[in-house]
Amino acid sequence: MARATFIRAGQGAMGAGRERLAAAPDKGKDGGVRIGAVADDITGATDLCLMLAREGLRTVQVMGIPQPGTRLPDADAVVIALKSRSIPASEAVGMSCSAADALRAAGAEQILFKYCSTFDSTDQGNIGPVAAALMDLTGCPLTIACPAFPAAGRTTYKGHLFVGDTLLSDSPLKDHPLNPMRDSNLVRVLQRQTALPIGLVQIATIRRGVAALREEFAARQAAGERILIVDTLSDDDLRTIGAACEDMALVTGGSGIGLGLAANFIRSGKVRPQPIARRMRAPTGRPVVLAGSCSAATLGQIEAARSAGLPLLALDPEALAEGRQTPADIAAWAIAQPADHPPVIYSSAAPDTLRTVQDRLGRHQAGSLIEAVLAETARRLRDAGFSRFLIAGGETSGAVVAALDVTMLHIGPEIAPGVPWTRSATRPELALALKSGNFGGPDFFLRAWDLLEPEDV
Ligand SMILES: Nc1ncnc2c1ncn2[C@@H]1O[C@H](COP(=O)(O)OP(=O)(O)OP(=O)(O)O)[C@@H](O)[C@H]1O
Ligand SMILES: O=C(O)[C@@H](O)C(=O)CO
Repeated sequence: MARATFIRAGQGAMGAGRERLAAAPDKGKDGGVRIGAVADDITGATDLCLMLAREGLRTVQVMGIPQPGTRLPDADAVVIALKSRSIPASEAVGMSCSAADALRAAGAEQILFKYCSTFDSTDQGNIGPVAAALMDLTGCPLTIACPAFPAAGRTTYKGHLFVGDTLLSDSPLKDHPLNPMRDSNLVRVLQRQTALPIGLVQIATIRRGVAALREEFAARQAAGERILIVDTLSDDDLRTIGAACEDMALVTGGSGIGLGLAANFIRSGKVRPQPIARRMRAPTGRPVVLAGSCSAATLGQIEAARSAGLPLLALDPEALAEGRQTPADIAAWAIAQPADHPPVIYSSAAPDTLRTVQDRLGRHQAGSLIEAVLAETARRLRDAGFSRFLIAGGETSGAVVAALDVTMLHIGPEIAPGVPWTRSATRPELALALKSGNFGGPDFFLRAWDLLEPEDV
């Protein structure tokens, strides 16, 4: 199997300061990386890992672009988690291409670019520019954009993205702190991000089956279209789309399409499916919840924790900015709580409060400040013996996991669709649940712990 022995992880625009690795994918042999995924945030990566692991693939999550000389783990699927969703497009392109280079050098047969099931992005990117650069890198003339995750209520119909019964543009995502989604027409959204011609494949074509869909792809390619939004209403649609994409060097989408792609490798016999764990042994130590997501789901989970009597501490962004509330104070508060109740530390705020804070501190400045405070608090808590972390929000998780020096995650049991428990592969061992902002039911902060077993059982 080809192995990564040298990787330059340039951060600039495609081609600038980067050296391409030309290692050809090592197709067809036993073992080796089958699916190599580049995820634009850390909870999205974990979501995808769970999907691939549920389908039976031995899956590992790697944090950030591997250092030169790093050997990627031996697994059926390796998902590299970046924090590239809300950074300048040129930087996201450079990072994503470096990650894809590392995966291809490790033999990955197919590259999957994973972004949010709610297509989180702005007119500047980063989905369009990254997809275009990865198409170039993999020599892929036509790819799909399939954000749908029906199990979590994200579906696409006539090119419009729905969150449950609501159009994306009417959903709480319209008030997202970093990338408010105010247009549900994905053809329009993606076309604003790239010069590549965007097309739409409607549900009727998907339902005609794999062979018909492949013919449609060929016809669209001949007509000059380069990225196709694919309607998706169910897991069966994901399986049809996945099968039709079997030979695509690059696929883009949410975790849902991982289901269809994983099935290809099992059907071909290249992967022998493994069952996913139902429970996970967790290192001894105290639990804590750190929430930086302002999603409706997270706000509901905080209220459920309040009603259940968990100790709660709200962060005050202005006090943080002025140094009146510090990570040392916050960690001291958590340490002083009863050891058998997970304290909940949150910055999460409703849209009106959020807007007031952003007007005063700036949208990205406020976000970065809160992420930094939660990250430093987490580091202090780990040093004080906390070992079970439940973190809400993708950007937040990225900042916290970096501060905890976690570089690789093994995937454990599913807590809710899109959210597994994970265990760090580095010491000290930590149990981490990285929750996408919008995922999980109201009792998530209360029940997630039930899947953990003490180390010495
Ligand atoms: N009270 C607040 N005021 C301003 N910004 C905030 C506040 N609370 C959180 N934020 C910022 O909002 C952003 C939330 O993004 P994050 O990715 O963590 O959550 P999310 O978008 O809901 O989750 P996901 O990306 O998994 O869907 C972070 O940058 C966070 O620091
Ligand atoms: O696809 C999703 O909704 C999540 O995996 C995610 O990316 C949240 O940040």
